[in-house]
Amino acid sequence: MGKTAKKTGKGRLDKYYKLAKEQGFRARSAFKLIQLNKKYSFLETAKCTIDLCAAPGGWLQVASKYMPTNSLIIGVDLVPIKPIPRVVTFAADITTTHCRNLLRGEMKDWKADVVLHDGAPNVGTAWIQDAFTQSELVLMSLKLAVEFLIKGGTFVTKVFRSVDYNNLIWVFNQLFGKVEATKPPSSRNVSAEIFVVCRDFLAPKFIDPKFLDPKHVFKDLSSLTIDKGSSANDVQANVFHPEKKRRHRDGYADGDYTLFKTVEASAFVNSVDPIGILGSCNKISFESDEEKEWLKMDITKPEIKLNCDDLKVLGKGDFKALLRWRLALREELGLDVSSKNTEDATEVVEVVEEKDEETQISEELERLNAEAAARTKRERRRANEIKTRTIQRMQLQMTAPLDIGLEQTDASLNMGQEDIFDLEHAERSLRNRNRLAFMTDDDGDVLLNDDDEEDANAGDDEDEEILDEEEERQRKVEALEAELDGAYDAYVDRLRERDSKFKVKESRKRLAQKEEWHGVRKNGADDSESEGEESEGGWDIVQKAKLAGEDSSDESDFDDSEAEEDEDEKPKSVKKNKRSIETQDPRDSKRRKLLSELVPKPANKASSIWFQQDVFAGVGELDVPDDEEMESSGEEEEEEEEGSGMDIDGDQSNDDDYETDDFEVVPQDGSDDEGMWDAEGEDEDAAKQAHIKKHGLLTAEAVSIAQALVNRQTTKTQLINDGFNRYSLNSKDDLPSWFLEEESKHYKPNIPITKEAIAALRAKQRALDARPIKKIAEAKARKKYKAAQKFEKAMKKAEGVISTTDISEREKAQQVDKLMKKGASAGKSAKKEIKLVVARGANKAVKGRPKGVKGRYTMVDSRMKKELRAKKRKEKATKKRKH
Ligand SMILES: C[S@@+](CC[C@H](N)C(=O)[O-])C[C@H]1O[C@@H](n2cnc3c(N)ncnc32)[C@H](O)[C@@H]1O
Repeated sequence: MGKTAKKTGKGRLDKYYKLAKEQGFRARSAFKLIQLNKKYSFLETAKCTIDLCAAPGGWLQVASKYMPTNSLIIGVDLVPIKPIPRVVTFAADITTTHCRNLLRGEMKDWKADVVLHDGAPNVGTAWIQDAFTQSELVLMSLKLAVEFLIKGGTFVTKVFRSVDYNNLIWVFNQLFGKVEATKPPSSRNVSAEIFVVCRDFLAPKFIDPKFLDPKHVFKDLSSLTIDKGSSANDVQANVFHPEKKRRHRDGYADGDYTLFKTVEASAFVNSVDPIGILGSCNKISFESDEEKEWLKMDITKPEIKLNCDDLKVLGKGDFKALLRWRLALREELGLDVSSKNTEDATEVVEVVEEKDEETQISEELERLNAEAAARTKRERRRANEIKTRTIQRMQLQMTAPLDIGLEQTDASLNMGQEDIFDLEHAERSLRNRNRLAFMTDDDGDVLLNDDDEEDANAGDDEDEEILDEEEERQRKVEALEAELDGAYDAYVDRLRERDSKFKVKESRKRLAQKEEWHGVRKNGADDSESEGEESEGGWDIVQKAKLAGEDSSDESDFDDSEAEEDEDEKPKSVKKNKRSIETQDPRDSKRRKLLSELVPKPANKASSIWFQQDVFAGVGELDVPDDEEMESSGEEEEEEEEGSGMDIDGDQSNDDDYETDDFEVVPQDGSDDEGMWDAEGEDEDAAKQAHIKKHGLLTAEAVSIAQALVNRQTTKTQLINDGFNRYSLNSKDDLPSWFLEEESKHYKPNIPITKEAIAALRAKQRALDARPIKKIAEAKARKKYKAAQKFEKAMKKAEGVISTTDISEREKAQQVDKLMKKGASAGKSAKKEIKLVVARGANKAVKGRPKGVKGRYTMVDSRMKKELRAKKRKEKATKKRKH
């Protein structure tokens, strides 16, 4: 369990996590029950509560805290629950009859006032499956609840907002007087969980098993209705009474995530929702003869066929290509009547007048001019549309102002008018950004500038334009693309809502863009000042403009964000294994590098001096530290290890699993985030210094240099001189980031490593490995402390004895002697000799002292021990109940 896990989990260590830790709750989920109980007050009056799926026991702790003292609390979970005072727990699967029998055994003929269920199964696999098994688990818990609940009792359950949600609520409503779904504040918004509090259990005499059968509840709700004729106490399912049907919902049907969907090419071509098909299917197949013919057509390029084979791997660009292909094919097939086809179909009668050559030329010129003007207008309008769309998105706070410039770039690229590597273009794009930055009115609403308004007005009369075939197709493609953009935006929005981390990522990305952008502006200014540097500066502007936008083409724009999405779409367990400092922010990677290379590169004078200081700092660390030093460093490391996000079982993967269900186990040993280096918050130098201070500079290179210094093989001056090299005076400011990145990877100072250095490091490592573990050290210290305390106590008692006047001096001396012996022996507790006796017949006769055993004895028969304990527990429980 390393820092990685801790780091990943850190974002989740919210106020409830801390509160849980402070208040000694085993899981932050304890607050969910506290908040639910605050709202509905079911615990204070409950005499018996059953908690299904209770591990590690957060809810049980809450129940034990809020329920009356002599109440019965039973907790069940697949995994054993560490003992909690006043709580009976056992390990069982709540879906089994074994569990039911165990509960029955504990409950006898009692009824529970409250049944709780916070179960979360199989977390970590596909969500849709989780949701389903979660719903099943809910139904299983309901099954137990209806068996054990008292009339008027309360059932609290966690439900996922899945397609089964309404069915479950419907079933609850048949069995309880009041059913309310609520999300306590401590339940994370990103979590799909919701808690349903079902009060006033109706306790019907007969419940149709179909109500508790997942097959019926989730698949065929229409067959489940209350028999109106039956008594109020009967809940019965009438088959095929279509009282309530499962509502059709948008989104994916159950199992869609796992099914491989193939759609026929003809269905895709003829569909009115081609984008929907692309989004929901895995493959477009060409099976029929007609479809096979399509494959032979010129418009069906090999990449189209390739794209059709696996839709799930395609990017936006590929989807667009498929949509374009579909349109072209439809036109070929005559499904879309293009202007060309109309022309073909309509008999055109042209009355041709005789014209002289000059008139013909001037008419031709006029026509060409009109066409050119119309084209320019269209282009302007299109650019305007894109801009308006972006502005709308800005107003909805869906994008940052920077994006406008980028979309402009996209638009211009689409038109094929400008080249991204063109300096003029870069400057124009900068101007666009500057201009757009001022386009807000006093209220902060985004305004169009004059040009835009003009364009917008000009657009009015464009309906009359007659588009040629190519343009018409273009428009269709654009409409589809716009739809695709819209669908994509909606998807991003959904993602954003679902994952709060996404927002953080996005804002980081924007920040990085802004920083690059400032760099661009600065360079732009420099550029205008120094003519001589123009070409280089210009290149830089273009590069930085590209970097600022990260991607200048439409497609790459999508692909990048897609990559990020893919990241988001990965199962959380995979994501969590990544360090959170591994972000898009280039500064983070820099920091990582700085940390990973304890000996920094002497890239310039300043850093070479730093390098020397580090080396000298390392000299002091050369000796293997003494025990005390070692212990403290060991403890520090241990703390760090312990602070690295653990769960109750010390199993991070388990913790992670819980996390996906908005469930987090709180470590109970007081360890915290100490020792964690927060790469995001600290500045580089501070981070470096802190790291050096903490870990020392015991890299092999550092030790070699230090040894060379100590053995006088080199001098300080020599070392400093070595620090200067051809890279020392390089100014990083003017270099493109890709270059710096490459350089940092491949240029490394080659500092010779000596055998002695390696030996010293190994020795240190061995010493570290041999150090006692923290717990042993602590136990020893505790023992010492207790002995000292006992001795002090004995001294005090001895003083008391001496000052007593009632007893003789001899008696005093005897008592003092006894006390001192006792005090001195404290901490040296002689190990009691354990004598093992195989008590014959003990297996048969459990009761009483086994034959031939004198004095104090302990039974070590584990089976018998358990049985005895269980017996005692039962006796205790019965006693309590009788009270
Ligand atoms: C979110 S945790 C419960 C946390 C608990 N309420 C608390 O506050 O500590 C979900 C638990 O459901 C348990 N669980 C899942 N499926 C189960 C099943 N079929 N039977 C019993 N327990 C189950 C898991 O072992 C897990 O401990």
